[in-house]
Amino acid sequence: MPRDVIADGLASGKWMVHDASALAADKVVEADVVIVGSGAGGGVAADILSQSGLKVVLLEEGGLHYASRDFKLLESQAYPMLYQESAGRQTRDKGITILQGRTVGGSTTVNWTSSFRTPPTTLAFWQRHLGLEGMTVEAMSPWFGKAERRMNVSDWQVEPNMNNKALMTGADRTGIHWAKIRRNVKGCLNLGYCGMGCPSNAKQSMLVTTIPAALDRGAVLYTHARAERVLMDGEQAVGVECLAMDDAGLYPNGFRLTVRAKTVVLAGGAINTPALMLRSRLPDPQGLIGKRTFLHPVNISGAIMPYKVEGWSGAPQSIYSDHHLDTHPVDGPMGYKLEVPPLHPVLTAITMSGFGEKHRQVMANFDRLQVVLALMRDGFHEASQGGTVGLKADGTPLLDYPISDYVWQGMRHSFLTMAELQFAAGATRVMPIHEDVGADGYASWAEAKAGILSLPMEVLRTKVVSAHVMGGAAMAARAEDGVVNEYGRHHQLEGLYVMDGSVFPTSIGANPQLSVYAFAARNASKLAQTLTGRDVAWP
Ligand SMILES: Cc1cc2nc3c(=O)[nH]c(=O)nc-3n(C[C@H](O)[C@H](O)[C@H](O)COP(=O)(O)OP(=O)(O)OC[C@H]3O[C@@H](n4cnc5c(N)ncnc54)[C@H](O)[C@@H]3O)c2cc1C
Repeated sequence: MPRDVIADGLASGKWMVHDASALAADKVVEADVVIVGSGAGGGVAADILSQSGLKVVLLEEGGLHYASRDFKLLESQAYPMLYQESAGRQTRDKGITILQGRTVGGSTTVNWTSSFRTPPTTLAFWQRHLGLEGMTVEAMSPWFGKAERRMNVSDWQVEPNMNNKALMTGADRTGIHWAKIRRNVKGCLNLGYCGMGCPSNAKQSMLVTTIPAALDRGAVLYTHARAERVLMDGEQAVGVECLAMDDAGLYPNGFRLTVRAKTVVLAGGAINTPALMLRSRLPDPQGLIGKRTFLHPVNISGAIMPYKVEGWSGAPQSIYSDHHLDTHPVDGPMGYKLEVPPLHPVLTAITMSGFGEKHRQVMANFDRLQVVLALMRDGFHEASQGGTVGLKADGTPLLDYPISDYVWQGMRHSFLTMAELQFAAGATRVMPIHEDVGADGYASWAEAKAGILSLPMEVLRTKVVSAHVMGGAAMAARAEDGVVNEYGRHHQLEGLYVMDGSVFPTSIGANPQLSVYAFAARNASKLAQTLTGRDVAWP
């Protein structure tokens, strides 16, 4: 078993990790740089800025959990402990359920390890429409390469599990191309429980890579510290004020932690970073904060196979198909990526449609259930403007994401693709996850085709989920078009930077973690150079 870097680091007595839930009085601390959020963006920024010799304070609203000791492969434990809103975050109309991490390491602690570079078509769109001319494939390649080395992104040599294999077989038999997914793991035991926190420290999340490295260099981490607002002095950011949370991370414990720093990096993830900006009443002359938040909205197709699938076991995602991205121009009819999800009983049960007898019948076949996902590439077409982050009465975020007809048409198209593919892979029944589809689903491709073409594609009837949240504080060359510039620097406020998934001006069109790592690395390196006058050799 690999060593537990977090447990060892804490036991060394050298790390400065403080649990704000234990505060019994308000506290003020000083730093060169304060970073809000310890996920993909915050972890990479902390690694690079601490390496450049700056005094870094990292704030995380979730808790710190050791990997191999505390992750018990239990959904009942993982969702409340490791996810925003106990994995039940939803859009305003409750039409989309959103998974995001809320723990040290952020979503990287619970993600499924699929690693893709930002597609060239996405970079080209940003160059064309947002004036981000430096974002060519050639200019970005070194940053992807660095992030891949740091997070050990590599080919996955192990046989795909049966869930992924069905996607591969179905794609072959229906004549669409597929490929293998690269993963950021080292010594992976192929268990299939990535979403509950890796129990063997094999996943190269921020929890075991950048955050321990930053702590070794003297960075300070406060857990259970929810950044409430950015502090400003005129047009200069001067720090962050946090609410100390209780040890479940649910309610403020009554005390405040203030970090005074001339440089503030926001990395709370899309939805939460724009919400913090709104709470802080940051300058926003064009009213862009929170707008154009993207989700890769996902619709789902279940199938009953004549063999055991056991989708809870093995690397969750190892095969994908980009056929319906590559054959759709970015601003043409909605394109989508095909993947499969890990299948665990609680998440599966709450995702399947129906209740009572219908639901019981679906779950009775759990071990033979195969599931394909279609991820819509939102944000490229004028009929796909994404959602808007607002604030609830208590100041916490709420995303309004109306699903346009254009997006619904992409979902209907993908229901057809997934059903055809699943029958081709041997399914005896296919069930698009939709309230109007009966417990038996469809028994043949011909029946499925007729049924899907007449399904009402409507919110709360079609199940829609997401684990990819992007945008809401978009980068653009001109202040008129974006919240931050191409290096994540706020267009109006001095000293304020955004380095997380919220800077993306459209969705990525691929699983976003590697894009977040690469852009955060590029931007944090630039910031380190600006603040210290020296280049950082990272990784
Ligand atoms: C279940 C799941 C599976 C996924 N699988 C994949 C995958 O296989 N491949 C892939 O590429 N992507 C995957 N993703 C998405 C990927 O992990 C995210 O896109 C990426 O981590 C986003 O990085 P980020 O820095 O924007 O935010 P996050 O990594 O989410 O980090 C944000 C952090 O900030 C903290 N925070 C938020 N607000 C505050 C505040 N006010 N004060 C203090 N702290 C705050 C949060 O608690 C969190 O820890 C998955 C996500 C999930 C949830």
